[in-house]
Amino acid sequence: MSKIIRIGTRNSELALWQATTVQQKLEALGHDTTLIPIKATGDQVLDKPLYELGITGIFTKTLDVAMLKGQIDIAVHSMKDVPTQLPDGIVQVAVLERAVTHDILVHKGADFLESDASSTIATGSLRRKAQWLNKYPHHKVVDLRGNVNTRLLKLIENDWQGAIFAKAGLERIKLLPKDALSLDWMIPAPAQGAMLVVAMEKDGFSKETLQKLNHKPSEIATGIERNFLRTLEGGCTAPIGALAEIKDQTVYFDGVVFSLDGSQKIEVKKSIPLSKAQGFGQACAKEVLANGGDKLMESIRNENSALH
Ligand SMILES: NCc1[nH]cc(CCC(=O)O)c1CC(=O)O
Repeated sequence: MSKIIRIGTRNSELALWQATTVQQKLEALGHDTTLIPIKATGDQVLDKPLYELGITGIFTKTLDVAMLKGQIDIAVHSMKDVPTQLPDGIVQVAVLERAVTHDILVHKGADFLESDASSTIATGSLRRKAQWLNKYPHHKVVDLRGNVNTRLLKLIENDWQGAIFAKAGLERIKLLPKDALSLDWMIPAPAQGAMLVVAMEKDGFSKETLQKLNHKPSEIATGIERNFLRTLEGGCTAPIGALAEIKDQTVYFDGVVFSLDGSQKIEVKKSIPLSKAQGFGQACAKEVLANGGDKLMESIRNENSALH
């Protein structure tokens, strides 16, 4: 008798779509599986901005606990929500082929972008807020929390001009409006658009099985972005963006740290042959730190802790 692989997931529509995708791929390989949806802390507290909750891994912790207790074999995550440091005993076993990486603006008419009048954009992400204010300093950015469906509803209910989302998330649950504006100038979150599967380090069966779903170029690109993030010690609450793209055996990297108000920006943009990409994310982060990023990170940490 073959083993049934228990797949842990959050129970938002997006998380369920992602877990079902992994489930279908495993079933196609001949494995028996079952989905185990679990409500995560990040989904329960909706009245506070994410960065005020002060918990890293707020979307992943509940699944980590279930796995450590032996209730699930693997967990499927949006990779950008996963802290760069996994809990002891839990390891990365597959990065699925990455979808589109960029953010989009869902809006009620994009004319306001040409106007000097003050407009209001909603996002719960410090990274999106800082980059928006950097480009549109006369706008106001308000906090927006909840899963993707909730956030779309709140946009409809409020008199904001728009809200920012990962294009991949809206596409997956088929809620991407036709006129959504691609924000290709905005640097995405490290690992945005990628799905990560984790398992217990001691679980040889799951590790071997999931290895077959791993997409090497996506693993390398997201690995570089996450090493950049880890080296900057951003956790999930600093305005840090990173994107690594692999083309013709070359890695093209763009990484950035902003001040919380978006007025300051330290960016590193460079490429390296794929064969030499080991340690590249870390090296790029060190360049940012040396160019004033260390002071900027320090002031972000101070401002953040003043909020708690
Ligand atoms: N923080 C929530 C979250 N985590 C992953 C996605 C979208 C899918 C992805 O980027 O992989 C989203 C929604 C969003 O940012 O709009």
